[in-house]
Amino acid sequence: MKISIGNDHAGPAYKKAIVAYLESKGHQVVNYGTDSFDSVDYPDFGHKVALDIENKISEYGIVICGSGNGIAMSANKHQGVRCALCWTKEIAELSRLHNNANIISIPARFTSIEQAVSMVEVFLETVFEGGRHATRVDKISC
Ligand SMILES: O=C(CO)[C@H](O)[C@H](O)[C@H](O)COP(=O)(O)O
Repeated sequence: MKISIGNDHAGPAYKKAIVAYLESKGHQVVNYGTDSFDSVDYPDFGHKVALDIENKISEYGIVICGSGNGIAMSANKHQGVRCALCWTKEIAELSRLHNNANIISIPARFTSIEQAVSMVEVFLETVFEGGRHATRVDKISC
């Protein structure tokens, strides 16, 4: 799969581990940075990932900032994007099963790297249930 990833200065170490995991599974990764710990603005990276989903360039996206909120808010401004802030494997799984999320947002300052990789793993492996959840997901767009 093609997967786009972007983060602010809270996320380079998390991103590095996630990219290594994704590449070990044979995924193609589009990395929008930042790869440095110098302070940057999370919307600059969240929008790039979200545009790849909106334009159907990538199937899934991963965004990372300190709390996960700011970069998720930025991504969710885009058409067709359903970016889910996830802090446990179960929430990540539900974001796919029930919400058909196409971007996962990771709160780097409130989770471990190991947990972040586990959440990405379950996010990518879980299939949307459809049915009643499809009716609800269709109502998200306005
Ligand atoms: O968590 C974030 C946005 O939701 C970002 O990672 C910011 O870094 C956070 O707002 C804290 O800012 P700081 O410049 O790293 O202190």
